Amino acid sequence: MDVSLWSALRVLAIGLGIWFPVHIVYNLYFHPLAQFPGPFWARTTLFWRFWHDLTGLSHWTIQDCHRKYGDVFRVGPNELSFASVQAYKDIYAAKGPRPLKSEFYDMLGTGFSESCVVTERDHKRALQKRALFTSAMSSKALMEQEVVIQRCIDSFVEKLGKLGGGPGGLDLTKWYMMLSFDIGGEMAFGESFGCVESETSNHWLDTIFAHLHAISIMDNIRRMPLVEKTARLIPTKWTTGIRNRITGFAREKSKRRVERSGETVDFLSNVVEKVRSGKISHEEMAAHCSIIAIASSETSATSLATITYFLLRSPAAHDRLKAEIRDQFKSPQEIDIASATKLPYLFAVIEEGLRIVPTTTVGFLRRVPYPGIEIDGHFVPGGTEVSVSGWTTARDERYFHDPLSFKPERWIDPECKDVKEASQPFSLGPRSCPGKLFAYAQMSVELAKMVWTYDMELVDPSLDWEQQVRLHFVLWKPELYVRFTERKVS
Ligand code: HEM
Repeated sequence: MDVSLWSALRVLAIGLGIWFPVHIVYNLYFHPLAQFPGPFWARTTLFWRFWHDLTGLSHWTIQDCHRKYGDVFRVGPNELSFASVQAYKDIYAAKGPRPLKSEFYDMLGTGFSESCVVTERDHKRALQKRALFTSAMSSKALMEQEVVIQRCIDSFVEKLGKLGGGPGGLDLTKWYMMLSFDIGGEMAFGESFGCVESETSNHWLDTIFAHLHAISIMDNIRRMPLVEKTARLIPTKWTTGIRNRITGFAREKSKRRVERSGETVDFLSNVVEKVRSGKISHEEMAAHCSIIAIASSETSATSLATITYFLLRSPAAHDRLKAEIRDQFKSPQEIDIASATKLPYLFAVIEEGLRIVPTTTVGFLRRVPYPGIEIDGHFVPGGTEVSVSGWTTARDERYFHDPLSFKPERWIDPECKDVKEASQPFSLGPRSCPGKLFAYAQMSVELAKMVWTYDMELVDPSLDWEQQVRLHFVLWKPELYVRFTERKVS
């Protein structure tokens, strides 16, 4: 080996040999978060966090740590995980100085030169961007969007019977995703992806999951400046292929949406007007379209898959839901958003599914403003990254009796003492989900039409959903094969 290279490596090794123990001692005893508990390697290095993220099982580990250390522990040298109702309020909905979205959201928006409604971190600018969608996500707009939603759902329900009637059934994990992306495409780009019609997934949809997985890895790397700088030396053509495919596709589709004449009622109607009048750039619109197509689809599809799994594993709940829906409607054509969203037991089933395996299991990262704020009774210094573990909180027996059992009744029984605000599938505060109304509407109509039309059963009753889902920013789900038998209506 070249002598100068050998010397450089020796200097590097000696440097690291000195730096590493100093770094550990500093993080353990002198760091502003030194008084918070946590696993040794989490308090001292970023490796603990990175490793558990890679396994896809970090939600379980974080839950175990909360059991051991209490409602707050150190996930990384400069990061805290909380698991309490009060922490939800203090982090996401505080009245005074409030933590803002952390740099994680820059990664989420990577590839676009403009921020969008989800990735904008500045509070004032974020509110302006949210305002662009207020009317498009109102209950009035929902009624105008209903024709499109119903058309997509009807063709989906028809396919279930046609393709899922045999002994092998149909994989609902895949089919819910295809339906949700078709609806998301209609609402974000003004045109469906045509997945249900063609009975195949779309390449954009497939690419997005690989991209989100990569983002959850990059989110760890961005915390290690040396590794990040080294990673930047890798030629971009090797690292940005997937990202460019996603952004390029969104730019092309949103351009088509602006050029298309005629009235399309979707989430972007207001934004399209502003692009046409030059008040918003094409780039910003593409960023909005891309994220809304994902935010509105993946979440609903994952929620529906979880709800269906638990419903089909709970015969009493399934029977009660069938009775409610079949007594209420004489035909599936009678089922619409207004009537489906009024069914109490259906609502309870959805709420319980959203609680037991929260779709948004990942803790949404926020950065504490300087000089610091109080969170759940603890002073947390400015600059700390914080989040609430939705998985831990929604499955905590201090808040829910028998938390690991699927019990929709808890949501409608007036005697039930459960602390319902410990389940926050849509988050809370000014950056909570603006699509909640739409999500309930879509999920209610889909489930009502399926339950009205078919008797459903799991092809593999031994499937263990909770154990098989993996967390890589979004939940990666196992296949969910369900058999559909059209019910005889006398
Ligand atoms: C079951 C379905 C859904 C769930 C569980 C869900 C959950 C959430 C959660 C937890 C957040 C906050 C994330 C964060 O802090 O980073 C969020 C934000 C958001 N959601 Fe949803 N969502 C769902 C459906 C939808 C739908 C249908 C739409 C579109 C109509 C939508 C649009 C958005 C947008 C634009 C944001 C960003 C808001 C902001 O940052 O100010 N979501 N969602």
